[in-house]
Amino acid sequence: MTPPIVLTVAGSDSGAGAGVQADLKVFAAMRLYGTSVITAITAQNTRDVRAVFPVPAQTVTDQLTALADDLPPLAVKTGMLGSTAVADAVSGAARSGMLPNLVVDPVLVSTSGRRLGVVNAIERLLPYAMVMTPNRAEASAILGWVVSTPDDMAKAARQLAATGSRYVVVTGGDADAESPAEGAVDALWTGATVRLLRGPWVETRNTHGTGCSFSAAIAGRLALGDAVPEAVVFAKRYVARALLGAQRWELGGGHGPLDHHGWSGRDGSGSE
Ligand SMILES: Nc1ncnc2c1ncn2[C@@H]1O[C@H](COP(=O)(O)OP(=O)(O)OP(=O)(O)O)[C@@H](O)[C@H]1O
Ligand SMILES: Cc1ncc(COP(=O)(O)O)c(N)n1
Repeated sequence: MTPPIVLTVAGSDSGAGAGVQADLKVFAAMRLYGTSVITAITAQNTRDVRAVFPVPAQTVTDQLTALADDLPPLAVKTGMLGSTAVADAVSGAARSGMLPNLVVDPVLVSTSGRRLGVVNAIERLLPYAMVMTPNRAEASAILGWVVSTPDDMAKAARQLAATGSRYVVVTGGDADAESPAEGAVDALWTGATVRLLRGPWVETRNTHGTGCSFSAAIAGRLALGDAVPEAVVFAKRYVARALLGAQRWELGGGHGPLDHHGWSGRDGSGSE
């Protein structure tokens, strides 16, 4: 069967734990046909981001139109946008209908602490988002107050709907967190109500790319026809399993990548 097309619009991570490389691994693991528009090139490994080379906005537009003309996606995720000029190019494509089922991961700072984006660039894209997936720090930066507890996350998810995104998931992962008693909690605004999604907490330093993989898996499931709440539940399960698989991996000296191997079924069960 011809696989559905799903597109990532994101930055390149030379260490391949996050960014476009992580997204394409997720799509391949889900047996989808992944395409990519590169917004920036980073020189990075598990320890740090050493340099960021922005891609010119026109080159981003050229990549988007090349795909729209020949390989149109059923769903799209955005990650690192880098500059407001690139964000404008991407929101222009969204406005003209080239980015259906849009998942916006508002990447602002890497796990290793480097700034990768700015709030006012991301805000240009949110009116076109089907779902946005900020972590607590990103939600705090967009809203201007500190989002910390599950109650805060629920309140933030509701407030972030004012940006124009139809659904909102505020994620509760944090590379430096102690194993939280309540597990891994995410808050999902469905347009009518907030649902707290709880999963088991995986104790590991290998958390590089959790947010990228989460938003890519949501886009992947939207391309397969899921509604957003089902896609989000699947993505949470995908990341938990990918964290567990790589729990004891020793790749690099910093926050290592996730395990995308061993997914033989689209349902994430590992079987057909
Ligand atoms: N240690 C963990 N154990 C279980 N689930 C986790 C863990 N860390 C993150 N998650 C889950 O991973 C998903 C992505 O959330 P997270 O908050 O890590 O994104 P993020 O901070 O944007 O990631 P990144 O730092 O890679 O950009 C969420 O469903 C979250 O609950
Ligand atoms: C190109 C690129 N995109 C996104 C991230 C965020 O991922 P993380 O927070 O896991 O570092 C990153 N480090 N690099």
